[in-house]
Formats: sequence, C-alpha cells, structure tokens
Amino acid sequence: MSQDTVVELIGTVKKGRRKTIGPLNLQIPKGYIVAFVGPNGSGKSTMIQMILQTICPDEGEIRWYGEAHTGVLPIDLRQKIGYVPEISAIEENYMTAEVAARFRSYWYPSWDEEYFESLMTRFDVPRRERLSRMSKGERRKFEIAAALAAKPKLLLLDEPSSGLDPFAWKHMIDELRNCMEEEEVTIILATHIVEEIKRLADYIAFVYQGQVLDMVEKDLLLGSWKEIWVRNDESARLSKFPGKVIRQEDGPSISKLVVQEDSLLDELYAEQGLQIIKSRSLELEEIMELWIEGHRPAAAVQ
Ligand SMILES: Nc1ncnc2c1ncn2[C@@H]1O[C@H](COP(=O)(O)OP(=O)(O)OP(=O)(O)O)[C@@H](O)[C@H]1O
Repeated sequence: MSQDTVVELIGTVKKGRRKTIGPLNLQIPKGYIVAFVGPNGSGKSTMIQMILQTICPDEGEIRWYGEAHTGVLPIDLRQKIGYVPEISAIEENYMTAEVAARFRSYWYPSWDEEYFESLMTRFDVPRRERLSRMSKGERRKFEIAAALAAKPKLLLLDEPSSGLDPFAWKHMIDELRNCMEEEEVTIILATHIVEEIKRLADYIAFVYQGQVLDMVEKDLLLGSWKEIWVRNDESARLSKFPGKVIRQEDGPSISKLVVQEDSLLDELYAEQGLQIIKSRSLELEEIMELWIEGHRPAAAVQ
C-alpha cells in the first residue's frame, strides 16, 4: 500500500440476506475527493459504513492509514473521521443544534466553534430548534456544518445534498472545496447528483451490483467516449476504422457513431477520408450506461 493511501479495502465482503457486497479492492488516495457512484442498492452506503466499522465485513480486510482494526475503530482514529449519514441518527433528535454541537465539540478535539458558528449562519440553520423538528434540509445543513467543524482528516458524505435547496447546495460545494485546501483532507462522497460529481470529484469509483467496477480520474473519464456524426456515404470505410466503434446508427445521409476517445482519432479520421459533421463528449450518465454494458472507459483499462 502506498503511504498516501488513507483507506484500503482488500477483498472486503459483506454478505446480506439478498445481496453480497464485494469482494471489494479499492485504495482511497490521501488529499483527494473520491465519488462513489452507482445505481440504487449497488452498495455505496454499505461501503461507507464498512469504512466507519459500523458494519463489519464478513471477509477480507480494511486498513486505515496502513493499519488494520477489528471491531470498533480506536478513538484517536475515529476522531479524525467526519460522517454525514444518508439518514440522520435518532440519538440527537431531542437535542437542539446548539446542544448537539456542544456534545460533538467534546468528542472531536479539533472542533472549531468559530467555524461551526459561521457555517450555521451561512446555512441559516435555527440553533435553538430541536433537530427532530427541523425541516429535512435544515437538519442536513446542521449535519454538514457539524461534520466540517470537527475538522476531520477523512470526511465520509452519504448523499449530503439530499433535501438541500440550490443556495444551500452551492454553499456546501464551496465549503467542501475550501476544506480541501487544508492539508491532507480526504473526502469520500456517495452521490447521484451529476453536477456534484463534476464540481467536486477527483476520482470516480463506479459501484455496480456490489462491486467496484473501476476507480478512474474524473477528467479522464469524462473524455472517454465521443459521439460523432459522419456522412453516410463514407460509412462503408468504417470497417477499416481503427478506433473502437461501439455503436452505429445509420440514417439516410448521416451515421451516428459512439467511439472510444483517442488523441490520434482526428488524424485517423482524416486518413480514412471520414468527414465529421459534428461530435460531442458523452455525458457521465451515458458513460455509466456503457460501463454497465461492459465497455470499460479507456482511462480504466490503462
Ligand atoms: N448491514 C448490512 N448487511 C448486509 N447487507 C446490507 C446491510 N445494509 C444494507 N445491505 C444491503 O446492501 C445492499 C446495498 O445497499 P446500500 O444502501 O449500500 O446501497 P446504495 O448503493 O447506497 O443505494 P442507494 O443509492 O439507494 O442509497 C442492499 O440490498 C441492502 O439490502
């Protein structure tokens, strides 16, 4: 394991009644934002909870900063980890935000009260309302503010923007980006929001049916596939076409192709005499669809 790996999953398996998650092999690099992306029920939250050890794996191993632990995580390690769960814990329901924050400040030695106050003001969260009486979005904003104020080295966010209005969502994105400017902070983010992935993620780990299919740099992934439109009378030459054509729809005068992106493709098109009318990079959702069908993005195959 590299020294710069925060968490490593090695053949990690959780067996459920209906589904098995894993075996998972994954390294989370220090100082980056890794987005867990995948369909409902694919295993993202389970992976996060295994990293927190609130769910213990049945097989394999997890290492935190190079060390394996069984059962509950040691306090000094747990205090370095911030967590925003998909569904807020009920234990704090009867506390006001102020009281819940005080408890958290005892628990986290690096708690920054001034920062917490500024986030609560920025997010406009009522401080004296019981958490159970807050709206879904207000509670979410409290959870995010409290997780950030603990100044964690590893921040686990499970669908953090669920219920946030667009203003709060933008504040959250800004704050997460600011928090990455601090030394050695790492974020794992489970999300379905494409814009969130585009704005935040450095790496995308694609989770499907309990497996991590690949973890790929976002910028490489987003340039993985192109859709191109070519004149149909040229399409016969596509059999000689060395780029990987994985879809072709022929219209009366124009063919639409999905091809693997390649820096040499433009030269190759010219050599083959292909006249490209227009082209576009595929969107993340389209890339994920191809991934599920078994077409691994070039960035993942390297
Ligand atoms: N403690 C557990 N032990 C075993 N299996 C579990 C456990 N918790 C959840 N599961 C199962 O694991 C599967 C994946 O659930 P999980 O919540 O991890 O998916 P997800 O990718 O986060 O989904 P979503 O996007 O809908 O939030 C589900 O079928 C669920 O029933």
